[in-house]
Amino acid sequence: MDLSTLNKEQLTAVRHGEGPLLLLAGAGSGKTRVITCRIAYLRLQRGVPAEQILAVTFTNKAAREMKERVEELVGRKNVKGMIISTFHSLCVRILKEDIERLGYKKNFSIYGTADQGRLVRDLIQAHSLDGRRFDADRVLFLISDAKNRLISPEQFLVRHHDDYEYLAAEIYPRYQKALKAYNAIDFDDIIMLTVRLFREHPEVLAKYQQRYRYLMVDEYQDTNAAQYLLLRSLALVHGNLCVVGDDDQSIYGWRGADLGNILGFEKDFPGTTVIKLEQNYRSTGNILAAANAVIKNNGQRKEKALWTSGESGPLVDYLCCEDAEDEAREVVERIHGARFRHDLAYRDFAILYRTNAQSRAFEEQLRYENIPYVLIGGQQFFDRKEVKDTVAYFKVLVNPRDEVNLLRILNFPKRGIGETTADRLIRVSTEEQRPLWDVLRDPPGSEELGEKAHRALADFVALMEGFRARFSSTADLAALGREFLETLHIEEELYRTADDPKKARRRVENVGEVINALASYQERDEQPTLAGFLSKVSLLDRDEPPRGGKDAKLAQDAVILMSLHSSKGLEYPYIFLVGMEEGFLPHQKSVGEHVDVDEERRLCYVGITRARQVLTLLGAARRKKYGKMLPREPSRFLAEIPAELLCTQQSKGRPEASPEEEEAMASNFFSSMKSLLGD
Ligand SMILES: Nc1ncnc2c1ncn2[C@@H]1O[C@H](COP(=O)(O)OP(=O)(O)OP(=O)(O)O)[C@@H](O)[C@H]1O
Ligand SMILES: [Mg+2]
Repeated sequence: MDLSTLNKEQLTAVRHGEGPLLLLAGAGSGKTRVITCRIAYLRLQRGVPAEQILAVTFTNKAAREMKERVEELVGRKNVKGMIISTFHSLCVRILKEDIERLGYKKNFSIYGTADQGRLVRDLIQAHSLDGRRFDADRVLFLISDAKNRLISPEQFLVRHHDDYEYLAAEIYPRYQKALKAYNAIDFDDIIMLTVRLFREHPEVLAKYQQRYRYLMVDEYQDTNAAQYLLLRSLALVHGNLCVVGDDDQSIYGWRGADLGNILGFEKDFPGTTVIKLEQNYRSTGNILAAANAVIKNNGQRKEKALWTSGESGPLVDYLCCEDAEDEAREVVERIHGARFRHDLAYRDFAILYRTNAQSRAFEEQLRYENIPYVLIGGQQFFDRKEVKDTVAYFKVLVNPRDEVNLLRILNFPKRGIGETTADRLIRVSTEEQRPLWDVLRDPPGSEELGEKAHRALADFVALMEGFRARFSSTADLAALGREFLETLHIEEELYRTADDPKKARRRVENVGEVINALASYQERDEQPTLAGFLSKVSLLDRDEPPRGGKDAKLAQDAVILMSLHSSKGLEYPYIFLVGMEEGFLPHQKSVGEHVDVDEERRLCYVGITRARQVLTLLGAARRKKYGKMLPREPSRFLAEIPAELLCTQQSKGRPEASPEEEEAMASNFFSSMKSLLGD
């Protein structure tokens, strides 16, 4: 194994044998690279069996990249059995093996935001008799926050005495009870239940402590209390825990991440070896200097001196644009220019923004210029209604107790089980304390439900049970999935209910993509099952496009659009950091609260340090908000970059009419022509 490309400190970390190891180092200093090399070193030089190696990180993308790199280093057969995954997939794996001890069944469903929202809304409605309207998301946020801090429904305390806290205190126990009745767990449960499993069943914990002997964690600065406990319990017996991170890149405070985990690591794990890396291998000197200048304004941080031996490169460009469209036009023009001048690929460019809503103008402009792009985040594929409906069918096949999804499909496509019937069935289920699915199988008689509904129910149950049996024995999930959807007549329903055929076609295509995703899952997985597919889907990063189908091909060479949060750990030759304005960065909601401005500054630092060669910052002088043009101020972080590093320019400004306006004018023109001609 060739370790000659590593520097001295990296080498020490890679060769570190047993015991806790902390690598606290700045962006681009090779932390992730140390992890991959260390895995390879343990495997090849020390002969550690693959099954004993466990590496965790935060996003699927990062986990996939890590796995690929390790594979390059040690060869495919040496990776087999190694766990390189996200926290969530690791825990789902553990729960699939042992969740029965907590009273759930192994075919549990995983509820994402949409399912959670539906459940909480129902519970709130059932609870608030006075008819007051509450925002379900706020209640969910409080529940989620409690779970991340490992606070159970019984321990939940009202601390600030606001209405939402009182409501959450009421809803949280019911929510948790309903989930259990539906044999479902939500995203936060994935970690919380695993920690509980370990705490309440020491023999289970012992099994995993025995299994995973070498633990490695990337982006450790973003772990929350639950994740910390999980790692701690696993590492307790052997102490072979190697964590790497950068306190300056902690950007998930709002989701419960606790910087104390990384800053207190040495105290928590006595005998920790601490290694610092200070050489940056990613960015040019000017980019690095700009990043350092910004981050040094944060109060509480461990001082770091990042340096590079590389060239200083061009200055950082700051481009003041007129408005959002102007900003988008400038970015796209620069991509065009640089691509031709330097013979670059589209995938060498990434556009980073603070909020997903900012992507719209860029998407329009890229589409207009026929430039392929991949949008990470925003309206997620699996959040679209038709996709959720389709997936709901599969979820109910796997877990008939999943009531949220059962209700979603009960009368979609319309089959004559209307709301009155559904309400009656739910009532029976509540009164007799039987799962809804059991009530469907053995419903009240036709004299009570009506002949038509009664028959529809029987057909529905027969259809589902028939396919459930077939799915458990088929060798070709995708083919059976296709047949299933055809039998359900989902396509026809989509065409029937859409107000315009173009929309219907897009929805039908999306449903088709679900089958494509199933097909590519089936190709990749060693033992594909429908349940396995559903876990994969539930565990997709909240910001990830589906794999397989046309998106995957497109992704091979496309400009990347994503939020600053999703960009963590990644690098691109050209970065456009857009919307450098007060209100975006720092974000509106954090202005005024000192702590949060620090987190915004770290976010800015993350953005700057993604760039390898060229960094362009952009901001607009005006933006539309609710249809009104409002003036904008440049971000305070711009002023923190020394003037000699910045090349400030004014955009070329608005041409006569923007392409969108031209298009709008043209289509106006055509519609008036048409009406003139009486079409
Ligand atoms: N010793 C080295 N020699 C040459 N290149 C290196 C060396 N170490 C790391 N690199 C390269 O530097 C870049 C940054 O490395 P890496 O992504 O591991 O940094 P990181 O510390 O994990 O960054 P981040 O904090 O952004 O996650 C990568 O392209 C990597 O291949
Ligand atoms: Mg990294």
